[in-house]
Parts: sequence; structure tokens; C-alpha cells
Amino acid sequence: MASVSIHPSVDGGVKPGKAGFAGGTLTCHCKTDPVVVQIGSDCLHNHVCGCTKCWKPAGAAFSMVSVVTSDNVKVMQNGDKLAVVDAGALIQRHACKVCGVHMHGPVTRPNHPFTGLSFIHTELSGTEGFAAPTFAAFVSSVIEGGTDPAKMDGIRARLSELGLPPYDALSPGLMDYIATFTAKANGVLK
Ligand SMILES: N[C@@H](CCC(=O)N[C@@H](CSCO)C(=O)NCC(=O)O)C(=O)O
Ligand SMILES: [Zn+2]
Ligand SMILES: [Zn+2]
Repeated sequence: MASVSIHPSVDGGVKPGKAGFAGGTLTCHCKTDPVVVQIGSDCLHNHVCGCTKCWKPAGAAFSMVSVVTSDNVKVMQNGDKLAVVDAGALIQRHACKVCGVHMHGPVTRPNHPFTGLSFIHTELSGTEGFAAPTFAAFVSSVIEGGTDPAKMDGIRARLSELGLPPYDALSPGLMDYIATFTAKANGVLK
């Protein structure tokens, strides 16, 4: 089953993060003048994501993506190389125009449960220690990215084997968080 590749950071087993980790710098793939982004905290709800919108390294079926609060994201070098991939999307993914790597993705839409958070890819850090992924999101979406539907049983089995329970949206905890936010916004819950 190990032959099913998910993402290079987890294919050899999910590496635990370091307790008390306080962040690090993310660097894009450019050999010259790379974009450097400083992250001032550990990440929250790290996960692998099968959706078509999150950045994946070459050959990977899934991305690895997590969030930090946006005040913990600072572009340090070569920010002029960044451009927003899709201005209409919830996540404003800022990608390097030269190498294509997504460096940070703030959510700024008013009254959204994720407003104030930024999506990041911790594998871009030279320092290990960011919290490890704990689940797999949008697993069925890999089919939209071109994966043969016949491979889904094997992919879900491998994710479970890695300790990354597969979900076709976000994890139950995050879905409950979003639904609670919506219920409160609609006055259904206090
Ligand atoms: N089937 C679609 C799903 C795309 C999608 O909804 N992605 C989620 C998860 S991204 C990280 O967890 C999402 O919240 N997207 C918001 C956005 O992209 O702005 C597909 O695969 O394209
Ligand atoms: Zn780059
Ligand atoms: Zn995604």
C-alpha cells in the first residue's frame, strides 16, 4: 500500500511537530531572489488537501496546507514576485509568479468563519517543527484533478494507514466550527 503516493512530506510516515515550536520562514522554489515569508507561530489544523486549488509540489496527489492567524504572516523578501491566483476565491492565494509556489493565502472576506486566518504550506520551511497534518480533506476532489476514480479505495486506505483520516470536506471538528458560526450568525444558536 505504501506505493500509493500522497505527498512527499507524509509518504515516509507523518513526522510529529515540536512542542512549543514558534514558527519559521517559508521560501519559494526560485533559485535566485526567492520569496521569503516569516511565520511567527506554529500552525493550526495542518492537513493534506485533495482539492484542485491548493498548491501541490510536482507529482503530488495532495497538498499539505495549514493555517496561522494572518498577523503572524510577514513577507520578508521579494514580495514583488507575488500575485493573487484567483481574486474571487475565499482564500487569497499569493503565488510566486516565477516558480508558482503559493506562499500565503489570507481569508479577508467579512463575516466568514475563517476571516483573519492565512493558509500556508509548512513544507516550505527550512526548519522542521511545524505541527504535523492530522487529517485528509477534500479527498474525493483528487478525481477533479485527474486521479482515476478506481484508485480511491487505495488512496483512502493509505491515508488511514498514515493516521490521516480521509474526509470529503474538512474534518468533523472544522465542519462543526463552521456550522456553529453560521448558526450563530443566523440567530439560530446563541
Ligand atoms: N472540489 C473543489 C473543492 C475546492 C474547495 O472547496 N477547497 C476548500 C479547501 S482548501 C484547504 O483546506 C476551500 O475551502 N476552498 C476555498 C478556496 O479555495 O478559496 C476543488 O477541488 O476545486
Ligand atoms: Zn519563486
Ligand atoms: Zn485545498
